[in-house]
Amino acid sequence: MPVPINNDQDTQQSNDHSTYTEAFPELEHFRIQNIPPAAYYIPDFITKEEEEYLIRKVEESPQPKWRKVGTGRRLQYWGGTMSKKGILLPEPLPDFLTSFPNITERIESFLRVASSVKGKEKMGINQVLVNEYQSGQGISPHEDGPAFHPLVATLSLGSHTILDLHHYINPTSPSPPMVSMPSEDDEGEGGKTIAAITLAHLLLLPRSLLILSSSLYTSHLHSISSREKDVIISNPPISPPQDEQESKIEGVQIANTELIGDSDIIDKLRTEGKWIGERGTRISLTFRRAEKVLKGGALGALGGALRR
Ligand SMILES: O=C(O)CCC(=O)C(=O)O
Ligand SMILES: [Fe+2]
Repeated sequence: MPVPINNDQDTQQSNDHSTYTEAFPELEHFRIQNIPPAAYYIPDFITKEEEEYLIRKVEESPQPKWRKVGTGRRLQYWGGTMSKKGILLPEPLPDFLTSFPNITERIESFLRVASSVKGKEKMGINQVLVNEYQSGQGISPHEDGPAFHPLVATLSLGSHTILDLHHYINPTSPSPPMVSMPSEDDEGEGGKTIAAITLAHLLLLPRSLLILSSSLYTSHLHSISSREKDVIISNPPISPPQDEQESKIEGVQIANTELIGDSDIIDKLRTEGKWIGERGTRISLTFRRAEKVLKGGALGALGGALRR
């Protein structure tokens, strides 16, 4: 690819979702089936050159831009940080996200369709969260929370990973085993009791875009296990040769196999029944819109503080 951008059909759009998906069959094509609504996985959303450029820009960022969380993962916030009350203290997004390679606009085109935003209106991405994971690092189960519009897009760079989706315990069904996640960092993640049952695993390859929306955003959790390698098994599993029967294959089945678009992985799953991927350093960029933005930007906050 990269995936074509829709621009000339905007005027025809109504607020009816079916009209949108007809006008943009490519989006419906990328929807991950058999999980709650809605997740879209778009392979090769950017080119290798764009990926290398973005990795370089992120890695070149000045030291003060980085924050380290408890488990060693590093973060950057572009577009401003959130106040304790969930209000964005805005700053302009940097050129490498808006001008070249103009990733934000490309993502806006997709999100506009996914969210059924009317006409030429944009979702209005105003914050980009960067996560850098070394091999063996992950992120504990969490929600991204109500301060953001329930539609986020995550671009993966550098290495694959597996994102796990979880659901909360349904109070009307028998209680499954529970785990309590320790609080990990200042992102507000962790500290919640979740069902120990994972809903789905998604393989995220470098250069892919994952969109999470609706109930997957508002009432589910997501996490990445701290692992150095991932084992994926085919669905349905291929029975291992007789001499391997004893050693049970450990691994996960993924919900987005049909959309992976990587022939090596698909071949391995078909012929050997599993694919093993060593994780390298992965950078993810999560594009989102904080609903409440402080007027006048961060300088406004300073002015407010001075006036008090
Ligand atoms: O790295 C990812 O794909 C997910 C990051 C994430 O969930 C977060 O920072 O809230
Ligand atoms: Fe998250």
